[in-house]
Amino acid sequence: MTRLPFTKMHGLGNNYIYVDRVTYTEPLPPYSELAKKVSNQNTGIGSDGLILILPSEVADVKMRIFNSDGSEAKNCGNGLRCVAKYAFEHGLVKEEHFSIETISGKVEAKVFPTDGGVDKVTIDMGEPILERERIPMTGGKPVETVIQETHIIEGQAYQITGVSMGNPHGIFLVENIHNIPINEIGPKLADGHDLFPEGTNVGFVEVLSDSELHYRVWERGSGITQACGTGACAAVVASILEGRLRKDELITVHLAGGDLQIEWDNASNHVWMTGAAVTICDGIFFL
Ligand SMILES: N[C@@H](CCC[C@H](N)C(=O)O)C(=O)O
Repeated sequence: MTRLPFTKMHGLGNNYIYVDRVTYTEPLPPYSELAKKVSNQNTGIGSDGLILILPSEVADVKMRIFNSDGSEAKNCGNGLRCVAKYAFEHGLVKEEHFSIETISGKVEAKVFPTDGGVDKVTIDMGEPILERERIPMTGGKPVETVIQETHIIEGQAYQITGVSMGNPHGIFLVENIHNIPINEIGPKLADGHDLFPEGTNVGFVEVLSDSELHYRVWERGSGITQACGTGACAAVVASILEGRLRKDELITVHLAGGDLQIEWDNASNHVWMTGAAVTICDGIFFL
């Protein structure tokens, strides 16, 4: 029997099982299979998925993320903050400012240590990807942006804005976020809809003021989660593209699990995300 050391962490309730592959190098089953096993609420540990912290040749550490259904995603905002906390607290990096490789590219992390460890992390999430073919979305011209495009879903017309933060997001700006049948629309678009050939995370946004919005999400590969970091970034970008918010403003995004601070910087065109990262427990999983 393999004894797999793990750490369970969350960013605003978006929880993953973290495995430190810099330190623990024993062979493991395929990560996709392992993700399904550890995520299972009844026979596993229970989580939104699995995150591996690996050595990198181009950055200080590397993150790979698998959703609870075993599918691999190219990026994860809440995961990046937790990886940054873990890497700093476990001595995988020595500086407070360091880089993390993801499948979608390299990002910069800054941790804010206190006596009790790292509670808050800022990630430079890079530039949002807005061209239709790179999100990826079908229909229309490959290089155009997809802003407030009307689509009929479940017999009802919705306006959708497409944004990739390394992973795809279909964002809907709505008047009242509490009236949205997220359980019905989410799964229809997330996997197997023609509009998103690789599936998508489905986000609903209610803009509350010039500096605040409310965001709910159905995540591809995991369903409803308490928070989605890349999704919160995409929600701010979509709200700016739709003329409801402005660049260079610090926006508070309210999610079911808490708040994130997001800013789309005009000069660099990068999106910055700041928020909490929390360790729940360490343990051994019997494989
Ligand atoms: N919860 C994440 C995103 C995880 C991956 C996503 N479900 C996908 O398939 O793209 C976040 O905090 O960004």
